[in-house]
Amino acid sequence: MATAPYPELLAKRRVPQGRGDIVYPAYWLAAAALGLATVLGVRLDASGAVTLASIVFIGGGLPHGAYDIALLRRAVTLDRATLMLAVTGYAIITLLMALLWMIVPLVALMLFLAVAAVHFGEDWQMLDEPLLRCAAGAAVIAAATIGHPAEVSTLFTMMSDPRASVIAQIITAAAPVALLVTAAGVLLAWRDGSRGWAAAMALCFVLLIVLPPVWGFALFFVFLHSPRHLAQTRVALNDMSLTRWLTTGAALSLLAIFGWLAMRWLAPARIDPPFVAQAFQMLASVAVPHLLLSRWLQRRLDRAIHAPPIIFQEKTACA
Ligand SMILES: CC1=C(/C=C/C(C)=C/C=C/C(C)=C/C=O)C(C)(C)CCC1
Ligand SMILES: [Fe+2]
Repeated sequence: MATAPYPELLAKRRVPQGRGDIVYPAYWLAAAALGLATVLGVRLDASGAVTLASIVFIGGGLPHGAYDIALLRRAVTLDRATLMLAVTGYAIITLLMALLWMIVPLVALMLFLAVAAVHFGEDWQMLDEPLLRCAAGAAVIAAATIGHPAEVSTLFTMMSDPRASVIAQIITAAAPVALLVTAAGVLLAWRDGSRGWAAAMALCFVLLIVLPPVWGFALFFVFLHSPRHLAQTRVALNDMSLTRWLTTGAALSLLAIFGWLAMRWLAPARIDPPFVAQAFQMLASVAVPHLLLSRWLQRRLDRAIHAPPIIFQEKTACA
């Protein structure tokens, strides 16, 4: 019988069973509903349906970033001045990203896509290999793009300028590799016990290819990415009352929306992209500080939990 050469080494490399395996029944219901709608020939790509999908991803996904500052306060003891500094820094990064959309939208789009690949890769905490996590994060964008290259190209162009269609072409060309590597990630996640997440993401990639891109994204963002993040946040902020939890989520999401509208209103050149394009631009503006903070917090958390044994050392999404 063949035995592993260094069993103790292999045992050390295995991640804890089921790490990051958070999927709620609502996801399966939403996936089934969207699948059924497609089979029944419902026009999910009609302009009203795309606007609805944008409202769904903003309403259902935006609040998961609302607890970033509360999490920061929980992770480190901050005096009033340092807290103000952190809040100001968060606001300035958001503002800079919003300005980038108005001044150099092509750069903003590239930054947004790169940030998203890293950030969505953080959902794959069950994978030890940073490149695998990054590929899995990028595969969300790749799947939507390879499934609907023309629609994604149009969306990117609406968000930035006609040159953005080249970005869509590059993503389409790289998509098979990203998806193939991610298939290996799904299998590893399954093998290591995160079966709910592996199965849910496998189906989500198929739906990202099949569904109109904004619906595919809304499904992933609202029913997988955001609930996973919220569940972990709720544990960290377990002493926050439900009322405070809900008002924080609603108030900061509304602040982001009204902040965006105010920026657009104040902007000297008033070229207003369609609703769906602005919804993505606004999301991108808050996503950058959200990524920076969540990575920093995740590193601290990993360090605290996994410090002594080498096996669970510091984990980053793509670095
Ligand atoms: C614009 C656009 C896409 C990309 C969306 C991205 C990249 C979203 C990132 C959101 C983040 C980072 C949220 C943080 O919590 C898709 C899916 C290809 C579909 C076509 C239009
Ligand atoms: Fe997020």
